[in-house]
Amino acid sequence: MMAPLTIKPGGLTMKITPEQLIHNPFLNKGTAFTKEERDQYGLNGILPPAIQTLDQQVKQAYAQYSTKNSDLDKRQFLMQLFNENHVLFYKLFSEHVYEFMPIVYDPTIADSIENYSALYTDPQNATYLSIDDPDNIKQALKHSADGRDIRLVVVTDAEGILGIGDWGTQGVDIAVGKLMVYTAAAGIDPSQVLPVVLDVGTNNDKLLNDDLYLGNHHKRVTGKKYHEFVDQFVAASRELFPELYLHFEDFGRDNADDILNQYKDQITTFNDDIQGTGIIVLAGVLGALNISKQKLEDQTYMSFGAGTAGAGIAKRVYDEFIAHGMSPEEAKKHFYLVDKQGLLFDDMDDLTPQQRPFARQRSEFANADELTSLAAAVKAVHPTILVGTSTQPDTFTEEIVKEMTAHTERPVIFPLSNPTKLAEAKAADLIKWSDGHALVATGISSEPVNYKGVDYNIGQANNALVYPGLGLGTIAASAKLLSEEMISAAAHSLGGIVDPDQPGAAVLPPVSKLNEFSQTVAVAVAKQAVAQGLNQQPIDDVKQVVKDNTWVPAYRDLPNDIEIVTL
Ligand SMILES: NC(=O)c1ccc[n+]([C@@H]2O[C@H](COP(=O)([O-])OP(=O)(O)OC[C@H]3O[C@@H](n4cnc5c(N)ncnc54)[C@H](O)[C@@H]3O)[C@@H](O)[C@H]2O)c1
Ligand SMILES: O=C(O)C[C@H](O)C(=O)O
Ligand SMILES: [Mn+2]
Repeated sequence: MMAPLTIKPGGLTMKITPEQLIHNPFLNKGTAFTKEERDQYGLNGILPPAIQTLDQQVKQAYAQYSTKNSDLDKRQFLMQLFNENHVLFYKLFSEHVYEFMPIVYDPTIADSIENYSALYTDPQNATYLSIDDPDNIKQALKHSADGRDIRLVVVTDAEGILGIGDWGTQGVDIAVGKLMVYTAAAGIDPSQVLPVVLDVGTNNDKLLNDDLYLGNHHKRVTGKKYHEFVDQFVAASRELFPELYLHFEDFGRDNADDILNQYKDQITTFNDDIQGTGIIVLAGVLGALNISKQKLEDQTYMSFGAGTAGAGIAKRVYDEFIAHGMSPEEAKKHFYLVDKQGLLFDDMDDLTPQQRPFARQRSEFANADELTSLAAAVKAVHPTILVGTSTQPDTFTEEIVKEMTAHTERPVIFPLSNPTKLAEAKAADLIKWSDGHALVATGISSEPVNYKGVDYNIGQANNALVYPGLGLGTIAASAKLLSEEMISAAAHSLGGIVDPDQPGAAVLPPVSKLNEFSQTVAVAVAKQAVAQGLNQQPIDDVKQVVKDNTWVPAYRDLPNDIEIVTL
């Protein structure tokens, strides 16, 4: 039997055996361990004799990947590679960002979440915290961190995974996947991250009735006990990881905003669905106006689906109107929210606190009581911008698009519900129905649409295009809080990358350049943090500090605090 890992008292020096070395994904180099390393660490004979370069390993892994037929099989293969060797996984990912994003991340991640228990092989360094065992929170975090210097946690309670709903413990994969994108896109050091799921139960009967479901088999716990549990998790994380950037993902509509408001003035806290989505959609709107040469002040904004994301985006775009010097009263007149009830009016008693500020008065419309569908609302309001975060597929119909196009020259139409099967429309239809006039971005990447001889490039308005850079900039700046101004700087930093005068130009920069513009976002965010004095360490050169914090996938010497014991 292998000797157990031992941590020297008083220090972090780890003693590990050669076998443990090749099974530690943070340290493993597989066939790329050099002759000298093999001699020094006792690896001769426990690896095949040939010594490979990282590039050869990447080539071989990509060839294996290419033999997989389904996207889920491809994802499974990549996850296995991740479990074995982080450097190799990230080197491969970085060389195929555009191709791998939909596999590692959305939409294939939705399939992997729905099948998580059935496919389970490895916890992938995640922490599974159970509401039935709150006394174990600290120890569980400590054990999964395993002595690593954690700077970034992505946590989910999985109540609102993408648009597919409540997936209990299985939602841990969204935390795992979001973190993979942080590293692939912005070079966040993978040894400094921790995915966490808060298992507070699930209301998904399919899971509750499944013997093989790996989470707690009871309904979601809500109210005081739920909030105490979240609070205990945040307190333990702060204590263990004092330099933490805490990213909340896919919490339910009733909790997401409350949790953000509770912590955002205390610690570096980020809600991706509210803030990340707000940033990318504002960037997309600014990109669209750059193409159409129109002014923000002249736009009429309509949100279809005003939940966590929909209300978060509306607030971000509204704040931009204010930043342009418009009064709150005037700015609010430009916003219309449509949810299940239809157009939202201020006399409705089921509005969320986030919807209420944007609710309209019935007296504004002669036919207010008839505005219970998106089509009717579009007809009555004539929005110039329509953003979908409703989880309702195919709801941006030809009729609606034609109606918008009849009243505005370049309608901005963003169907953003994920995964692909839930999108409000397909890019190709929007281009066709608007006769090439619509400025389109989708939640999942779309191929360019050829229409009447023009290639229309479709932007991907997914928070994954900004949250990695935002996180890198905030962490590099050692910012004690994530301020509204840093968020705004992130949204503005994506301008100027696409040439708006090219026919068919996209409203956002292409995913193929994700690594490059994540650095741009990070520098803008870090600069803003320093300008506001939020940095906890002195910083002379923002660009340099961002670069210094950017991890690149390359093999390194083993850290000095690791000691290999040969038997
Ligand atoms: N592209 C991105 O970056 C991005 C980011 C966040 C969320 N999203 C997507 O947006 C969608 C919503 O996510 P969320 O976190 O806001 O969820 P949510 O549950 O908080 O909000 C969904 C909203 O849609 C409303 N809705 C449901 N049925 C409706 C109908 N028939 N007509 C009108 N409204 C209806 C709900 O009442 C709710 O207010 C998801 O599909 C998610 O994947 C995309
Ligand atoms: O995960 C994504 O693809 C984006 C977003 O956070 C979502 O919830 O849909
Ligand atoms: Mn999300």
